[in-house]
Amino acid sequence: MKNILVTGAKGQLGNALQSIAAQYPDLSFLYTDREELDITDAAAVNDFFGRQTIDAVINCAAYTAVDKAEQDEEAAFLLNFQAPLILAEACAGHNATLIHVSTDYVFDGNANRPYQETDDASPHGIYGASKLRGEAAVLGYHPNAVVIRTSWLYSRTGVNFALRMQQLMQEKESLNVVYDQTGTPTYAPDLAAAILTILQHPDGVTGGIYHYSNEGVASWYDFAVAIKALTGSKCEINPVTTDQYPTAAKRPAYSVLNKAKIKAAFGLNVPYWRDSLAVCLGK
Ligand SMILES: NC(=O)C1=CN([C@@H]2O[C@H](COP(=O)(O)OP(=O)(O)OC[C@H]3O[C@@H](n4cnc5c(N)ncnc54)[C@H](OP(=O)(O)O)[C@@H]3O)[C@@H](O)[C@H]2O)C=CC1
Ligand SMILES: Cc1cn([C@H]2C[C@H](O)[C@@H](COP(=O)(O)OP(=O)(O)O[C@H]3O[C@@H](C)C(=O)[C@@H](O)[C@H]3O)O2)c(=O)[nH]c1=O
Repeated sequence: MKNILVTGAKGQLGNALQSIAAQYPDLSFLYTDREELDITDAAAVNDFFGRQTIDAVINCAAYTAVDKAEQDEEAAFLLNFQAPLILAEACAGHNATLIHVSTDYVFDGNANRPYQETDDASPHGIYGASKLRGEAAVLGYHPNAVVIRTSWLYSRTGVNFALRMQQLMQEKESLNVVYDQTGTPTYAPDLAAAILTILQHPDGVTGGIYHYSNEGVASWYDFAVAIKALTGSKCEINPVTTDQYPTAAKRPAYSVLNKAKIKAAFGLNVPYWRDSLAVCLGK
């Protein structure tokens, strides 16, 4: 039986892990969020590792408010850089596997083909910059850690674009949504299942960066239109450019991730984004 510590367990990915955990009877989970284990507190983390046997950590805790981060740099770096460093050091010291989650927003979005793990990262905003620094800290302190970059996470819980769209579609007659930012929506339970498959892989895990999203490509406008179709909403969705929908943080215009490495390493089957959206919406 492997003991897995999940940090940030009340967030979107943490909830997704909890929702599928029963399908993995060989894994035993310790779910913690800020109240039980504040991962920015090195003493608390070390104390936790001293009291429990931890075989692996899935770090789901993060500062994820992309626009707010522009005004809140210190808090973003504390949670997205310093805290993962603390976890990496503790995991390395206790011989525990670390799965750390990062983002497509580490890229500037100037590519015209899906991003590979070896491509240069050059984030536009504070959120992406803090996550990129966190990746380097994790791999610097724990070279066997697995850093999974994912994109456009959504689920039935938490704060995400899909839930926001459903709410706005009920409140408004029309919505403007950008069509010139392209990426791939990722259903959080699909990512959660991929993480647990990796942890159970018979050959063990080889450290490094891996890309995981659902299959396919969409703009935020495409994503919104798909949600509208599946929910039967009558709200009008207008395609607009990024200039017409200004935000505090600049997002990558293109952030599709190439998943060849993670699929080959762990034999993953990755669902197509429209299929997972239908599952999420119960269709
Ligand atoms: N959401 C997305 O679209 C994407 C997310 N990612 C990455 O995926 C990972 C999971 O994201 P997601 O599940 O959406 O994140 P959420 O923001 O939903 O969850 C993060 C959780 O961490 C908790 N937390 C905050 N501070 C601490 C702390 N000091 N110690 C312990 N826990 C803390 C939060 O609590 P509280 O709510 O109280 O702050 C929250 O429960 C993150 O690394 C994120 O960067 C990557 C791509 C897309
Ligand atoms: C709500 C809304 C957003 N948008 C635009 C704004 C932005 O360019 C894009 C996405 O909007 P959001 O702010 O909801 O999503 P955002 O917070 O940018 O989502 C990101 O979160 C972080 C945590 C990640 O790691 C990324 O992978 C990505 O999922 O859609 C519209 O065009 N119309 C709208 O009504």
